[in-house]
Amino acid sequence: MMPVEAIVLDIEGTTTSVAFATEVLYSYARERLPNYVRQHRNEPEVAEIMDEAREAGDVWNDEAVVVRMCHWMERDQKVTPLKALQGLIWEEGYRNGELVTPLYPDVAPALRTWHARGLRLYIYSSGSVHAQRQIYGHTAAGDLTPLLSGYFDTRTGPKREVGSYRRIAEAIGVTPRRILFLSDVREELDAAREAGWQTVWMVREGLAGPAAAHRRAMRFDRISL
Ligand SMILES: CSCCC(=O)C(=O)COP(=O)(O)O
Ligand SMILES: [Mg+2]
Repeated sequence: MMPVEAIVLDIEGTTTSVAFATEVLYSYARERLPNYVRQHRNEPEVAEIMDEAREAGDVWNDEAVVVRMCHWMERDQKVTPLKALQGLIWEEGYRNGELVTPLYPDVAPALRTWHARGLRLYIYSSGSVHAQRQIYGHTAAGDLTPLLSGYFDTRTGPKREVGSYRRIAEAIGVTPRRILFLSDVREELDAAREAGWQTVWMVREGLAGPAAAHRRAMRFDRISL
């Protein structure tokens, strides 16, 4: 195994539980989305998201866009404009203290250790970069954004496509075999592996299918670098 220079982390199922995503973050956004759009519709950022969602959803007015977004949320479809809007809605919750990210207990200590060892740490999530900054800026272990060197979302490409991992490697300027990707989703790991990255399959609940080509770990402090 080549020594690792950079670690790229998924969020949901890797650094935070799936339950936090579905029961807290997604519910928070679902309850507020129609009102949020009504109140912020004229702001350029929201107007751009609405245009993008209209195109992605193949619908023609705001009401239909909101319905389509709720439909995507129910199915947890990682549609880029929806993820962008969720990030804006969560920002309000993080700012007013309603939301705090409960990371798995091994995550913050491991990020601090890896950072102190000189490893560069990045996030690659379907959640928007804006959402990622909120999520790591307001954790129960404090603001962890100073430990992070950069963020990538689906604007770089879908997480199950090899091209996305090639683009990230190029953007961070690290040789693929010196990058380690941590995720709970096998198809994402397969794509990263195809791009030449090292991979560890995070099996937080201890459940996983066949081992395939990926090392597995239940906690970050069990990962050898
Ligand atoms: C903790 S959920 C917030 C991030 C998000 O919106 C999302 O869809 C998570 O996807 P990931 O790629 O991090 O599994
Ligand atoms: Mg995940």
